[in-house]
Amino acid sequence: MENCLELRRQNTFHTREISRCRMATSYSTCHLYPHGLSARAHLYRHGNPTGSAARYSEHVWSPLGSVRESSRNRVFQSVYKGGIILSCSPADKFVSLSFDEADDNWSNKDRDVSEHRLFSETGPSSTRNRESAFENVNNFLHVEDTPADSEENEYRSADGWLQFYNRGDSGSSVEEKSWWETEPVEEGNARPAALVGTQEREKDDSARFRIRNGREVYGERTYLVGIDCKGAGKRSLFSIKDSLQELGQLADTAGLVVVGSTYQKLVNPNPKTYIGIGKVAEIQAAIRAFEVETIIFDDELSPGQLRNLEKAFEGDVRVCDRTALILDIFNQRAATREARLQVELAQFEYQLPRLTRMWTHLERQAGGMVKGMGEKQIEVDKRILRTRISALKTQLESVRDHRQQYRDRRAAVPIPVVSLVGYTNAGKSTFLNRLSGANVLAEDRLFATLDPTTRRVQLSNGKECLFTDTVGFIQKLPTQLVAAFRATLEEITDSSLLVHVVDISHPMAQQQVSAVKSVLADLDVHHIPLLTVWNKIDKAEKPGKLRDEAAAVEDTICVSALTGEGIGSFDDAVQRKLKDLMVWVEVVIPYDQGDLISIIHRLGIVDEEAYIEQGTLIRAHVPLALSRKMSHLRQVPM
Ligand SMILES: Nc1nc2c(ncn2[C@@H]2O[C@H](COP(=O)(O)OP(=O)(O)OP(=O)(O)O)[C@@H](O)[C@H]2O)c(=O)[nH]1
Ligand SMILES: [Mg+2]
Repeated sequence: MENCLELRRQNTFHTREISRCRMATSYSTCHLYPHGLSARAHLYRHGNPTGSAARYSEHVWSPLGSVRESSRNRVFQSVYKGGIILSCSPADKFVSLSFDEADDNWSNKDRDVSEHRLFSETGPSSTRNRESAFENVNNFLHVEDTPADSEENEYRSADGWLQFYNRGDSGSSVEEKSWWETEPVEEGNARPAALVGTQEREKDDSARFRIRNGREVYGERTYLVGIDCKGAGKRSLFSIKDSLQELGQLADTAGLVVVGSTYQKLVNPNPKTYIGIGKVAEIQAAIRAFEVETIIFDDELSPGQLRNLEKAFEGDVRVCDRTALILDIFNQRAATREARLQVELAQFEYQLPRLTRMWTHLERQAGGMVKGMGEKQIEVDKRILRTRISALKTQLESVRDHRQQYRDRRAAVPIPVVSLVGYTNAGKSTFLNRLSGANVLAEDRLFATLDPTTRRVQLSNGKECLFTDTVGFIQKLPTQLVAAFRATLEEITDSSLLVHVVDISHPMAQQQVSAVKSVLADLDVHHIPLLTVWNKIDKAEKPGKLRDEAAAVEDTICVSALTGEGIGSFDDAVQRKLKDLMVWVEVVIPYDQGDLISIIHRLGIVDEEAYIEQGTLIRAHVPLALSRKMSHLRQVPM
């Protein structure tokens, strides 16, 4: 690949800690590993010379040009303070590109690679250009091959690797001085105002770290933007304020800190910039006033809108949309291999049409020297993404084969399966825990559950059934996600009974119910009987009124998964529903198949049992699947 630095798979290298490096700033250790197409760096700050390291920030570079989960400014700060060395290892070679403060240029210390020329040509002469040049370096990192697919540590394995460290005082090596001996480097006067602000804020930076999904994330200052669409067919179930509030909850789940929000009333979204030009200017002022680092739009932006908005905000902030945010949360949460593959697939499919944006700035800066380069790179990147997408699909197929085998095994013992479905945060997992005594993660965050968890539950009449907890739904659910999670959602289509769990204490409960119904309609499950559970009755403002309302609606039960209220009525309702689903059979079970009799007792309702010469005569109501299994035993001898 011409003019492009390639990182190839390096199977021998599998370590999380790649380099211990000294930073002139408060960073002291940098762990860097590539993941998929992107490279991920964890910068650690040590509390004391021997003590444990606290995650300071995480930077993700990707050929898509985005730096995620941290403020980009932080990376650039390190550039100003004594230069940066970016190293990478293609196959067995070691190449390092460094930014040299003295001659104000990027250079290649170890060997002459063609990319180096490109950096020199676009080399920074001003502070602003320096930032852009650094972005170019990020954009030149490619993982050509698909990553090593280790079972448990897929995300952590390194296929190629990068090193990123600050040189600090010239001449001293990393080994010679430890981080605590480092003198602060003089700061130049040329730093832009935004960076000064960031520097000042650094004092209370430690307060900006939050624990989310088991990791420490940097709480970026986030601003939310939505539109209230009046156009035909554009009206959403949720009012714009409620939708923005939910977006804020999603942002909080991802670890971001919402500092403000705004919306605009429009007939239709602006095809170029989603919001109007005047609103863009207003948001620019808000960015300065609130020191915003990320802007999130409430709807999925088209690739063109995203590009135009990034241009309008001049790269000062990260622009992202609801879909990217949801995908990011799913990415943080994915725990099993299947969920990780599904999320990665959804993310790549989202990124594919958006690839164009990252190369445009390159052409702009580099002028004639690399004309056409951007175009070429888009093609290369698209090819890489497509290859990765098809590899992921193949891997998913094999994972799904396992799931199918599991389902087949389950079908062999025809226990009725009851699926809990509902809006995210409705209390499905808490409810399952209450019913089964299981310990499924339940927390006050959106999308706590991504993988279906199935537990055996014994009803009060002694009958057994399986309860499955599923991924929660949300309005404006990204289509890529529904497609990627289709196999997981198919668990629902296989069930005997659906239980729709509603957070009845939520002010938007009715809208959430409608959103869930529309996803269920897409899944084509109208033939499966449904029970509705109004959960969190303990929290509702007028529980008495709700109980009366529920009594008047068919198959609706008020419960509290937290206190256990209403669980008895729910149990009765499930028994009733399951009995409705049973069929009446009359069978003679040969004496050598005694285990079948115990299955009938466990799953069905036995009306009569008698011992005759050929075996045990049973008249009972049993689940349809079980009756099918016994069809050959159904004749009653004269
Ligand atoms: N007061 C009250 N809180 C509840 C009740 N049921 C669940 N919660 C709380 O609601 C929050 C969400 O519960 P989860 O069980 O995680 O909800 P979920 O539907 O599984 O959510 P996702 O997995 O994100 O789709 C948790 O903080 C629970 O403690 C209830 O009956 N009463
Ligand atoms: Mg859950």
